Amino acid sequence: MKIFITRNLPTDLAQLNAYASVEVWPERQPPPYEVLLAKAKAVDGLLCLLTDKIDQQLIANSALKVISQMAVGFDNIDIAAATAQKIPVGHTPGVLTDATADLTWALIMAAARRVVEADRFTRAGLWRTWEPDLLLGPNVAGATLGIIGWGRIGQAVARRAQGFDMRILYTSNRKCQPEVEKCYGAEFVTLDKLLQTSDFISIHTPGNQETYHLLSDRQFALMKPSAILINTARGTIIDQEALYRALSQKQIAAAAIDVTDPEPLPMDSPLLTLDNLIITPHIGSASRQTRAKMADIAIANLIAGLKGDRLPYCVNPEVYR
Ligand SMILES: O=CC(=O)O
Repeated sequence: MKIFITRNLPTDLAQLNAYASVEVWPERQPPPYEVLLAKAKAVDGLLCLLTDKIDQQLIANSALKVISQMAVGFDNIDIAAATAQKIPVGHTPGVLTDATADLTWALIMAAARRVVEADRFTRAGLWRTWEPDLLLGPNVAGATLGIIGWGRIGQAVARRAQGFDMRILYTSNRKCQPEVEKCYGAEFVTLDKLLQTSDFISIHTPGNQETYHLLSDRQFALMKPSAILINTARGTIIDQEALYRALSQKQIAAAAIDVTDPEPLPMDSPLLTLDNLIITPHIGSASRQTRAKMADIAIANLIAGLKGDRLPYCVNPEVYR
């Protein structure tokens, strides 16, 4: 058996040697598509990242028995094509919930209290004295937090918000059980109501056709001028041109995004000129412990696939029917 791993992983790969000969792409940049295409024809198992485009062409021409992605999201993979070929696709849910919720909170606090702007101000030598109105922002405690997407990460963000005595609104494809709502003190509302009412709006839905540009001009127009928008989910969920208009015209107060479309943003993107926008380089799951656990789950999925066993975390269990 042969395996191709598309980047160096933060874990020991020795356990894999018992099952297959392992090739690891050694560079910091992802393998070019042509390399992926060629490898997919030649190996049994592929361990990939969200930067790798695993499309219909690649899957249909491959000899793969398993595709194991080291991420919870899988919008870079054509799942329908993999299912049609009976190739199980693995992902790494659960282990990155807390790390992503923590980064969401880092961004909520940083955007509200203008931490990045304040650091720039200090380094530019502009700090002359304590001033009553220097770098003011809104209170986080007691504010209303609107969560778009009520899965594991959205709920972990809500759990943290309880410590800040926030009113919690959520919107999702469906209303959850009353016990769960009660546990978080959360209230189900429509997306429009959430946008109109929230002081902080945080996105926690998967990136797919249904959520593509979920937030565009109409939705920004519904938000309060004081609203702060956070996105640690997928860049495609926000129409970035509309985001630029909303931030530059102060239609909303600020935003903090860990994900963009594309990633990275081109250096001439107008978004990079805005003082009221914080951008981090897709580091939601970037705690050392979390990344190690993600790599371990990705390897466990890969080994199960090579052995013909059911993947512990399978995106397309239909392949087993
Ligand atoms: O964005 C990160 C992931 O999907 O794991």
